[in-house]
Amino acid sequence: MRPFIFVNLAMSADGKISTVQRRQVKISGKKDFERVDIIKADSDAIIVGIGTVLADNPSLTVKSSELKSKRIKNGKEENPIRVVIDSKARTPADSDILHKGDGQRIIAVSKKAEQEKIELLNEYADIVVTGEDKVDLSALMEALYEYGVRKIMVEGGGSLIESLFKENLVDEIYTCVGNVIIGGKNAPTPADGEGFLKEEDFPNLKLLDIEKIDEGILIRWKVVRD
Ligand SMILES: NC(=O)c1ccc[n+]([C@@H]2O[C@H](COP(=O)([O-])OP(=O)(O)OC[C@H]3O[C@@H](n4cnc5c(N)ncnc54)[C@H](O)[C@@H]3O)[C@@H](O)[C@H]2O)c1
Ligand SMILES: Nc1nc(=O)c(N)c(NC[C@H](O)[C@H](O)[C@H](O)COP(=O)(O)O)[nH]1
Repeated sequence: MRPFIFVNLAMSADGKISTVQRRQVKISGKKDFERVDIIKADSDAIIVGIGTVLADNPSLTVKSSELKSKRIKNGKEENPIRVVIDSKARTPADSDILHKGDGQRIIAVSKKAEQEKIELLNEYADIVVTGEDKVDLSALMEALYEYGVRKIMVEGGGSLIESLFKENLVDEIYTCVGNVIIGGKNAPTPADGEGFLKEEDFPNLKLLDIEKIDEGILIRWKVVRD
């Protein structure tokens, strides 16, 4: 068994999720950021890849005080569990994700991670070791389910999203198409990595709904399984 997993991302009108320098850029408008806060607050865990942590230094905290007030655990406002997919334990010890806001952190590493780096990060996060070279995403999701996690929001980035699709671990994907052009042949896209080579392997999506949001659109799909 595994949790329900949805991907939420913002993509420029030309299909990029950040610049070629991988600098974090605002693609969402005000309303979409508010929407993201709501779905974040409604998730048990939020997952990002190490590439996103190194590029954006996100805290992944719930921003709205009203939403936070509904997430009280042991008398404290708890954020969703923040999970970093980080094979070699490269998460910087001073990352916002480890220090901003209350709530559990989990860093999933592979067997390639150095013990010394694991011990350092274990000061701030629970460490899960799974996978030989890369993190074994299926095993991690099963472990999170055993731990009581039922709904996971994946924030990105492109390599992680592609892997999750490859492992058939995505149930829904929500894409906010923002009113900016980023350009750049090698700028990151929503699903990077090696990609799918054969049409019959393309994940098939059923359109749930589409709505205007800010000066862009929000498209919500469900992954269709045969
Ligand atoms: N616009 C958005 O909504 C949004 C959201 C998040 C990130 N981003 C952007 O995405 C970029 C980061 O994406 P990225 O592709 O460089 O990194 P990523 O965040 O997708 O992390 C991928 C890394 O995770 C590690 N990893 C370990 N096990 C893995 C596995 N099984 N599968 C895949 N990765 C595994 C590897 O080191 C891999 O390089 C940044 O530029 C960031 O700004 C944009
Ligand atoms: N929804 C969304 N719209 C964007 O325009 C954009 N650039 C991101 N990018 C995701 C980024 O990697 C971080 O998840 C957020 O920036 C949250 O970071 P904080 O929790 O506020 O520190 N995400």
